[in-house]
Amino acid sequence: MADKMIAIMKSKPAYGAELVEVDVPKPKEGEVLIKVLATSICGTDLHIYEWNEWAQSRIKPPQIMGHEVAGEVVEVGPGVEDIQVGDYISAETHIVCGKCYQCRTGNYHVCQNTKIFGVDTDGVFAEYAIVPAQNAWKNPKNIPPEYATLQEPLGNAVDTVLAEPVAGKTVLITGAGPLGLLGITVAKAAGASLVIVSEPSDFRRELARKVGADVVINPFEEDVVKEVRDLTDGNGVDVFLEFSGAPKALEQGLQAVTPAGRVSLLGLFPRDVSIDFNNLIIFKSLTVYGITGRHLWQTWYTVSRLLQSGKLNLDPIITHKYKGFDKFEEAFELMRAGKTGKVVFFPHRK
Ligand SMILES: NC(=O)c1ccc[n+]([C@@H]2O[C@H](COP(=O)([O-])OP(=O)(O)OC[C@H]3O[C@@H](n4cnc5c(N)ncnc54)[C@H](O)[C@@H]3O)[C@@H](O)[C@H]2O)c1
Ligand SMILES: C[C@@H](O)[C@H](N)C(=O)O
Ligand SMILES: [Zn+2]
Ligand SMILES: [Zn+2]
Repeated sequence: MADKMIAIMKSKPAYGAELVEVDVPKPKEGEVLIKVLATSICGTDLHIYEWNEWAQSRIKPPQIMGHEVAGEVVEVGPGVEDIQVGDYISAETHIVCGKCYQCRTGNYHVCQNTKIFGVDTDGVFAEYAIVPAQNAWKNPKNIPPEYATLQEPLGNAVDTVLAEPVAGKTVLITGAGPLGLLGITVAKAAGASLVIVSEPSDFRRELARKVGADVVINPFEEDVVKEVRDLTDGNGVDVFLEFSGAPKALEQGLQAVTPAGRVSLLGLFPRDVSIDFNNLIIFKSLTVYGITGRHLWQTWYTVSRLLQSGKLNLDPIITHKYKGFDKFEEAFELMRAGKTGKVVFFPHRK
């Protein structure tokens, strides 16, 4: 095995990142070293690349970026018992303490001491990467790396869509970025009867259609609430799934969901939002879920089984594939411009 590797490094506290050659790391106690077979860009990586306010407050350069991954274990550190060389793994990104009130009551996804892999630690935009063994998820060998790397964001989408069953239900999804697109395919695979998607970008509305949305709406040109009511006999949708982080989309969705309906909120709003709680939530008797991360490990089982079922339509969502990291700047700029679905890198050229 090589002793040097190429990695995308957030090397300075400024816009951008650098391609560097560094030593292949050695796994320490409780860690494994993987050969990265595929890795994908998350919106969080983009924020780190852009060096926005959140990134400035959290990231400590120099640090290898990236957290969505599929890889083969090539070395295990001391004390690792359940993972062997040759295992094919992905990684949960929330490194939890196992000791706090939430962990001890099974709510690991809201651990009070969560550290985020690839945000608070070196990540996976590299030819090789260290993964904490407690965060490794073993993949069946028949799932291709370009799908296996999507399991972490698919977990966000699964928890959003399947907070309650959607079979036979009418669904509104606001926002068809990478997460919303994954939400569409999960909702269709889980038997939603009608999936309506509101998304202002022409490119992403087209992707939404290819992924399986039944109806797409441009919220900047059409009346979302009226369109939804027209499509649902005037009742509104059973389920509203917010994937955009746009305050206007939140308001439209709450108006468009039927009384006693269900709402899941994944999108993160850029500022405090003002909502008519009385009329849009309380008098409508809505059930509202805040969604964060993934339930450990229930969500990973669901995601893995959905992948194995072949029912997810991921190919139209993976709009860009790169062999090696040479064109990483192009990839980040395309993503910034909203001209991508998921972007996947294959760090090793063969
Ligand atoms: N809660 C969590 O654990 C978690 C995890 C991952 C991502 N997120 C959040 O989920 C959201 C989606 O992630 P993403 O990577 O797909 O982001 P993204 O920014 O790529 O996608 C958001 C989409 O919403 C669209 N949009 C903007 N205004 C809209 C409006 N008024 N109505 C409908 N759509 C509108 C945009 O055109 C864009 O395509 C983000 O806010 C992200 O921060 C949350
Ligand atoms: C870290 C963040 O980007 C990740 N997608 C999460 O679910 O928490
Ligand atoms: Zn992420
Ligand atoms: Zn904890």
